[in-house]
Amino acid sequence: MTSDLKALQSAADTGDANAMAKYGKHLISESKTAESGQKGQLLLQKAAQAGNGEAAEFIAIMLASGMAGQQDWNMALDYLAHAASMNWAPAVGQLKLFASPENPQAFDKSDWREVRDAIDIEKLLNIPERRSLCESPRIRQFDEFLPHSFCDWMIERARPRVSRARIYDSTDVRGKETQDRTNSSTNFSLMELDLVLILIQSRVAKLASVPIFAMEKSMVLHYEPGQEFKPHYDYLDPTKPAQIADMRQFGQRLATCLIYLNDDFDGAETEFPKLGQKFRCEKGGALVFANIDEQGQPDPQTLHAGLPPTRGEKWLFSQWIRSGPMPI
Ligand SMILES: O=C(O)CCC(=O)C(=O)O
Ligand SMILES: [Fe+2]
Repeated sequence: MTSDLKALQSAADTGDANAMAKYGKHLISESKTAESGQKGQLLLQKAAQAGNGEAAEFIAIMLASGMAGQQDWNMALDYLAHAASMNWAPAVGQLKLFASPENPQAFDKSDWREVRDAIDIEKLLNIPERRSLCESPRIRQFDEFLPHSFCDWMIERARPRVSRARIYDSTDVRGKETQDRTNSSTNFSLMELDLVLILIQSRVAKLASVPIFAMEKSMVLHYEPGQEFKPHYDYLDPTKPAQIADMRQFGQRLATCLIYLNDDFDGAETEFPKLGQKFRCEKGGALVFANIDEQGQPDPQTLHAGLPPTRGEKWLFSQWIRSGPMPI
């Protein structure tokens, strides 16, 4: 244990609410045993009771994601309102977004209970009708999949974090910078999740008819003019030993969901060179494609690329979907 962590642990032992929240989150995200996970949850409960907003928000995240049992959005939103009532800024922002996705800035209720009660979670979890763009491979489009305010929220969360994207081949955990992928990207670890991200993942899980645990770490991609993601496959290659091991543990990458977070750019379509087709969505629209064929085999026709913008920058939410449970 590092000295910083020891100091955090002893401060938590003395009942310091901030230290209990931070150490509780640490125990949950690092926990290798059920005991340390439970200890983490207990610390978070105590910290939330003592008025710590960060702890209450993290409990909300655990409840909404189902990380610590059944997914329970209603209880999660109660905890989020509790976090907001303690002036925890991220919770305030999220609560307004959920209560008034069309216009969160203009939403001026300040009683958090009232704001929470204005949230229609069933509506937020509902997904729009799909349109079929191609049958083999299966490519679908969902217009207005996300409200614009959710897109803006994700761009602002990703903006300070994006860095040059890397290519991973499962033998190399750090990945490599290559000319095949010149755009930037970021992903969100368990400690960095929020309810907006979990809502997006829940909606993607719903459209693919899989549990939320089939979601890999969500990514946000950023392309400046000229930057691109050259033709590639998202499926894991069952002839590569390292990828076989990955597949045995977490399952195949069944499908990919790309949500266009903005649309004020030219070019930058998602291209399928073997089909001779390219697609892009309006802001908030989702493009979803299966990486495997009807027999469950990797489908070489799914070769695809992120073309470079010729004007403006492109922001994209990219969600790879597995067939087996993924730790989130
Ligand atoms: O930017 C795009 O349109 C493609 C992104 C992509 O292929 C991916 O995230 O796997
Ligand atoms: Fe891809």
